[in-house]
Amino acid sequence: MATLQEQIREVEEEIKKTTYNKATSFHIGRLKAKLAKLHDEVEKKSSSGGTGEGYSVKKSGDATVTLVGFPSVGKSTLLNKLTDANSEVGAYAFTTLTVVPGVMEYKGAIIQILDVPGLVKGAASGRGRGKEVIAVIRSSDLVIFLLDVFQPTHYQVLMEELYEAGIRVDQTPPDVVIKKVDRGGIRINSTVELDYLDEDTIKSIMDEYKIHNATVLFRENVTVDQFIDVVAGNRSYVSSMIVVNKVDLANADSLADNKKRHPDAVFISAHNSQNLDMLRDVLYDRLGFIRVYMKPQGEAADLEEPMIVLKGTDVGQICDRLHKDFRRKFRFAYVWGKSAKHPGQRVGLEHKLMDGDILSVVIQK
Ligand SMILES: Nc1nc2c(ncn2[C@@H]2O[C@H](COP(=O)(O)OP(=O)(O)OP(=O)(O)O)[C@@H](O)[C@H]2O)c(=O)[nH]1
Ligand SMILES: [K+]
Ligand SMILES: [Mg+2]
Repeated sequence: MATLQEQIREVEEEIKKTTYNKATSFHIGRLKAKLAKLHDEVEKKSSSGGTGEGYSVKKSGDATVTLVGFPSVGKSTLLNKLTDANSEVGAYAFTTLTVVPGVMEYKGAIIQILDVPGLVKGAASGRGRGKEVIAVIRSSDLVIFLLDVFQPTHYQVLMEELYEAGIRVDQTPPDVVIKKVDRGGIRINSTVELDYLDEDTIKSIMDEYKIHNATVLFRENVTVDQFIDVVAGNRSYVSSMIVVNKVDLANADSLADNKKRHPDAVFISAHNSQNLDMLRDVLYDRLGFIRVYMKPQGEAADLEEPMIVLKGTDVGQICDRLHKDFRRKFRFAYVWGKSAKHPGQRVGLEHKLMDGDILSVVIQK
């Protein structure tokens, strides 16, 4: 029996060999689905093997950010500068062996920042502390890719490792809904023109995941890879930003090279505290906080102290923050503001809130 890695190489070869055209598109779709499944298997194996010990960090604050980078790029040095934490710094790789949390308060938001061990090539299949680090990334809201100014190409490696582990960076979850049913085969509905998928391709991908009876609703013109993500169903979506560290050591050439590769990056020296104000600012904006004002039933809204939450937060997530039983006891909610179709609209748990909304949650007594 071929190992998972051998099977992966085989399928990759076959995808490369197959010329893309209308007649082969469903075949390629199936191969890509097969490949995605193999990667998932590798990931599953690596997260259940090894020491089996996951890191346990309790999420806290209004958002969780993880510092991701190769060993010794300066993650711990940066954590210590941005937060109250005191993470060990050393001139040797893998100084940090566990998760070290810190808290940064900025413009009224409480941001949890996590320092983790360095990531290296092969992390997704369990190399180094890869599997534990990836689990931490999966549950964060944003990752800071921290690059050494002399290693700008490490960015690509980090992105590939995260992709293989099923983490989608700076993508929104595709707007496609699959509902499994008992019979009737695969029924496809779409509100948009599909440029990358035809019926045969859709069916062959679902067949690979052993889904034979379902309705599929497309509300977005997704690619084959995005559709596989929906069918696989276990992807995590996080946003990111790039920070280039150790600029105090760089010469003009290496700075120019970095700026060309990563035009949106923030350039800092963690060691010399250079440009950290800019970093805090960009990080805050990138997280995209909104304010939601709570109105207890039968009382006036509290317009003094809004809840600070991330853009895209829904009513259910607010309930979770209010009380551990609120989601279970939830009946409905009323919302006023930008997200409401009309003032006092009655909404459910999935309703997404917008900046400045007023929310009143009604629960079972
Ligand atoms: N010149 C310079 N050195 C830095 C800077 N930031 C960190 N260093 C040095 O780089 C080395 C590694 O720093 P760490 O903070 O331990 O790096 P790390 O990414 O946490 O490393 P691991 O935990 O081993 O993955 C230390 O010797 C730091 O003093 C910087 O901005 N400029
Ligand atoms: K180090
Ligand atoms: Mg460290």
